[in-house]
Amino acid sequence: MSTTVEAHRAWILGALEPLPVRSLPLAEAHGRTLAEEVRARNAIPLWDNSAMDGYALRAADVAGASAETPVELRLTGEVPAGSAEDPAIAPGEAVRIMTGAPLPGDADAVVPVEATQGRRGSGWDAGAWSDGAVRVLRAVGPGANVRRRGEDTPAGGRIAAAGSPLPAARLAALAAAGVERLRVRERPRVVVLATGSELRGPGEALRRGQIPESNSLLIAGLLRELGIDAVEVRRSADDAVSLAGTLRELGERCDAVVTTGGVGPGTHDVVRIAAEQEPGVRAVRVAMRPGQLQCAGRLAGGAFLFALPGNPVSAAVSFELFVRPALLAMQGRSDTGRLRLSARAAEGWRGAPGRLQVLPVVVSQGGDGLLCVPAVNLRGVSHAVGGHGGANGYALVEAERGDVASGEDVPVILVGA
Ligand SMILES: Nc1nc2c(c(=O)[nH]1)N[C@H]1C(S)=C(S)[C@@H](COP(=O)(O)OP(=O)(O)OC[C@H]3O[C@@H](n4cnc5c(N)ncnc54)[C@H](O)[C@@H]3O)O[C@H]1N2
Ligand code: MOO
Repeated sequence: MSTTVEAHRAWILGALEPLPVRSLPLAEAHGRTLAEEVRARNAIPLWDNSAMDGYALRAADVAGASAETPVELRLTGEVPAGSAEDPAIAPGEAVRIMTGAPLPGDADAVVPVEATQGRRGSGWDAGAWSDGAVRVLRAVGPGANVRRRGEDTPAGGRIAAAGSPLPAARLAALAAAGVERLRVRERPRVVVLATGSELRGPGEALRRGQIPESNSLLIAGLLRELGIDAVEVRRSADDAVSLAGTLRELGERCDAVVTTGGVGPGTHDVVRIAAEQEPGVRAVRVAMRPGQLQCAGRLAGGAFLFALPGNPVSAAVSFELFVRPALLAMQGRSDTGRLRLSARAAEGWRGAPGRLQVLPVVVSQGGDGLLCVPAVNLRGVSHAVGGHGGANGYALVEAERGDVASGEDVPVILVGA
């Protein structure tokens, strides 16, 4: 059966079940997906406070202040950050205040210390802290250098919707809003299985026909970039009988199995042969290059199988287009795609007529926008594991577009850290 990238991805997403929800303290929720809408418990900021180290005062008192006509105010106290004090400030008075400290109720503005003179012995020093009295050299309006209660986020305001990711910045926002725990989706338990009798581990001697195994590192690393530590990373030889048993066993004790290799039409392509015994799994030819041979679906034991082609670039592209969105969707993520940017091809390349070409590229910042160049030898993209290692993105060339000429704009997605 042949299909398009969109149709195969839609089939996968339609067949997935969301993972269970659990409640976690903020500090343990980094990288997960929110399963609830969260509103601010408290306003940000919590109360009107000073944006500067300086003096809290009544703006009307310094309406006529300038360097030539300084206004002298009597100092009655100090409010450092963390202070609960609310000192009274009568007309003609000011208090020292530090950044983040609550603005006294009688004050309506803050003058930064740089716009004042402090008393030093018998004279006045620009920018020096004063006791007793301060000279203000600049007029400020009401509200100047004051951060208003709730001006960033009001109490009860929405901080994040269900399905949102939880990167560091959002966790910081939730902490600032007084949130302590979150309902999030479980992370999927994923097993990685690299198949192929030719594959050897690190340090193992290679005789003719054998190659260093690289897909398990690739897939485990791509999982980690999604915040998922693979529960197990295995290698197996090409044996259809033992592989069928392995899939049965893994299907019952994890949420997803990602295999590489063995999905072709060859006599030793054992993943396809084993997967044919699984009624929930389907093998398709997808109109993309590389990565056209795809096999995915639910194993009898419950886990979702992603059987990716063995060619290393095909495996990486398949992970990006199908596995990544699926693992995010299992966690309830509302937006599982990547931002598509536009980059100018700094050199042209041959397209893949009739298929979506997903070409590993190096994207860089040019003078007037992004540039991209192929990261791999176009003679053989699917196995170009060496060149792929230098790519930081993929160019997406639509099936009907044909070749890409130097200087043309192409959509790209950025991948990796
Ligand atoms: N008659 C046909 N032959 C092939 C077709 C086809 O349509 N008809 N499709 C080609 C395409 S496209 C792909 S992709 C592969 C399908 O590959 P398999 O999934 O069966 O993968 P293998 O044959 O096991 O390996 C392909 C290639 O990749 C190397 N490999 C595999 N696993 C690893 C690993 N873990 N680390 C490093 N390298 C790995 C393997 O040695 C092979 O060179 O079939 C084409 N043929
Ligand atoms: O399925 Mo292959 O991945 O096009 O190289």
